[in-house]
Amino acid sequence: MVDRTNRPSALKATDAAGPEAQVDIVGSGSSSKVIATLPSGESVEVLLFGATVTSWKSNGGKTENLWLSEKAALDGSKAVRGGVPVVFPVFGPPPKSDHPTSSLPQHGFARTSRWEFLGKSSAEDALGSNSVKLDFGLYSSGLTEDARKAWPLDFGLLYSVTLSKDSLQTIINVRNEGEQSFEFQFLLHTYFKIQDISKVAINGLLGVTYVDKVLNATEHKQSDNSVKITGEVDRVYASIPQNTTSIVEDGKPRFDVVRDNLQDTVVWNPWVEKAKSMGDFSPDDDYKHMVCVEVGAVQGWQKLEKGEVFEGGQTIKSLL
Ligand SMILES: O=P(O)(O)OC[C@H]1O[C@H](O)[C@H](O)[C@@H](O)[C@@H]1O
Repeated sequence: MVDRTNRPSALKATDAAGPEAQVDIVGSGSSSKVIATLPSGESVEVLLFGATVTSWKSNGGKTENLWLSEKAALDGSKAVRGGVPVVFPVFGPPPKSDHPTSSLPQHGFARTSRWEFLGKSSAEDALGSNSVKLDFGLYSSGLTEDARKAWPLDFGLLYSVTLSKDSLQTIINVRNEGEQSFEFQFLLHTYFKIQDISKVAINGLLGVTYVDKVLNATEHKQSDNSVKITGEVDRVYASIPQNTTSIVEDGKPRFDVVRDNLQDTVVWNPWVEKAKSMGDFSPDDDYKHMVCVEVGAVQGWQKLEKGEVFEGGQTIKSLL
C-alpha cells in the first residue's frame, strides 16, 4: 500500500467551502475544470489536465491576470499555451542520455497528465477576507503508460492553488513514495497578461547570473536593475538571492512574484518569429501582451530519498 500522507484530509468537491467561496467542477473528461469564486468576485480556473491554472481574475473579477492563447488546446490533446503549466520532473529538453529523465518530452509529464481534484478548504485572513485553497494530486499510478515507462519512479505530487482577494498562491509538494531515490526539476511556467511589452520592466534580478538560451546558452550577469524586452528573450536566472521579482508596466508595479523555496526564474518572450512558428500561439502578435516569469528549481537537480518531501512555490500579487 502506497503511503499518501501528503494528501490533505480529503474534502469532497461538494463540501461547503465555508459560507462564501463558490467552487464548481465544470465540464467532463479531459476538459474538466474547477472554478472557484470569492464573494468579492475574484476567481480562478484550473483545468484537471495538467492542473493548469487557465484564468485568474482579481479586482472583483474585472482584471484577468494570465495570458491564454486563443488557440490553446483545452481538451487534453496537448499542453496548454498560457496560464500556469506545471513543469515536472524535467525543465526544457531533457539531458540527451544517461539520465532517468532522458526519455521524457520537453518540460516532463506533469503539464500533460490528468490530475485528481482532491478537495477545497477555505480560510479567512486577519482582515476578514476570504480565501479558498484547491488541492490537486498526481501519483505514479495516474500517469499514462508511456510516461510511467519513461520515468518508472514512485512519486506523489500535491499541488495547492490558493485564491485570495489580491493574490494567487501555487505550491507544489513532491514526495518520494518509492524505495529508490530520484532527481527532479520543477517550474511554474506562468504566462502573465500585460498591456504592452514595450512598457514592461522586470525588476529584482540585479546582479544575478543567467544563461541566455537565445545566445547559445552563454552565461551573463544582470547588470541593469530592469530587464526590458525588445526581442526574443529566453533566460534562466539561477540562485537568486532576492525573494521577489516584480513586473512593472508603464512605471507602475503590476505584479510581484514571491518565490518560496525556489531559487531560479526563467524570463521568456518568444517575440515575432517564434510566436508565429508556434501553431498554438494566437494571435501571432500577442507576444506584445504576454511575458513569462517562471519560478522554479531548474539549475541542477533536487534529490529526494525514500519518503522525503520537497515543497516550493510562488505567491503572485496583482497590484492593479
Ligand atoms: O513550447 P514549450 O514546450 O511550452 O516551451 C516554451 C518555453 O518554455 C521555457 O520558457 C523555455 O525556457 C523556453 O525555451 C521554451 O521555448
